[in-house]
Amino acid sequence: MLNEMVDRVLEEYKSREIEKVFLVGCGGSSALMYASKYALDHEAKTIDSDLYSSNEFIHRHPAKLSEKSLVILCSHYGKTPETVNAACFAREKGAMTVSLTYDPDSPLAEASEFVIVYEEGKEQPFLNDAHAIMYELVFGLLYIKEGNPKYEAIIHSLAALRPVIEKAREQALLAAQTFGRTYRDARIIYTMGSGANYGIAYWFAICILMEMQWIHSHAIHAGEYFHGPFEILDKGVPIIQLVGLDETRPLEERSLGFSRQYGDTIITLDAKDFDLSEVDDQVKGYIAPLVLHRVLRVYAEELANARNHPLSTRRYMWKVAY
Ligand SMILES: N[C@@H]1[C@@H](O)[C@H](O)[C@@H](COP(=O)(O)O)O[C@@H]1O
Repeated sequence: MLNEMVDRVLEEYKSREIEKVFLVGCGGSSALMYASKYALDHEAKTIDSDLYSSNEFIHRHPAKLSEKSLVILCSHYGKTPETVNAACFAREKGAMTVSLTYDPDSPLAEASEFVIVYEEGKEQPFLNDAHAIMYELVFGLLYIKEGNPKYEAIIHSLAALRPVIEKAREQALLAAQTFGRTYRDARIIYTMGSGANYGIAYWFAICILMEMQWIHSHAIHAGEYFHGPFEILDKGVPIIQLVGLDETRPLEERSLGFSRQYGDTIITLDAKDFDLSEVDDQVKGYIAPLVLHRVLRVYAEELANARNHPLSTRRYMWKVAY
């Protein structure tokens, strides 16, 4: 069963004219929206969409932002000022604002017309996970406005995902421990992906490696790899290559093939290696990044353990003015 706040938003869609969707957030909260942007690009026939870092959304001031816009925002703690301000800005323009947050009493919840409180933890239904709610909102919109046929398949697949993810995490544990031991002293680790996966590569690079582990990183787009970044490839340069199941898989296979030819520290996470038999074939490409995200979280935990550098360590974030 869908979260009752998601139901309320889907109901509201019916009476609103929506021409454009803006996906707005910062850092990890932005990264978790990339797969939804991919889905909108691939599926939407009439509805336009864009993804913005919160402050850029305000300063760039898109001319199309209007009462015919849907602005979906996300902030885990609901306190990131840029995202709270973006919600206020969108409301001033008459847009429908829907915010995802973990904290129902946060400033973001206060600033938004609709608030959806997500839940974390393996005892919670996966339908209430933030990544899942993003797909419920986006496919719900595509279903209501354009009769998109994949809505039911997405909901059923998300509802079945918790055990799929737990199994994938268990399956990945040994490889993640080896990763932690092998790369505990690495000064740089790149990530790479494309399509629906790119946001996960971006999240791991900026939130896990840079923010939480203080390891240099960059999320390389698998298509862009051959237009600059591949010149850094050498023996001993670690690259985490994500390989998904969406239409851009050939891009990821190409970068993986090249990296394996000239490099020797390529860590491959291929969604095909996990059991997704409970996921509807039509939406496997959209679901793969959600599984890879949770698997990568195990890699993050094992790296943090091996380095004795807890994922909660910060030197500037929430500590100094910025
Ligand atoms: N990894 C994220 C960061 O990227 C983000 O800046 C911060 C605040 O984000 P939020 O707005 O989601 O509360 O939280 C996490 O630490």
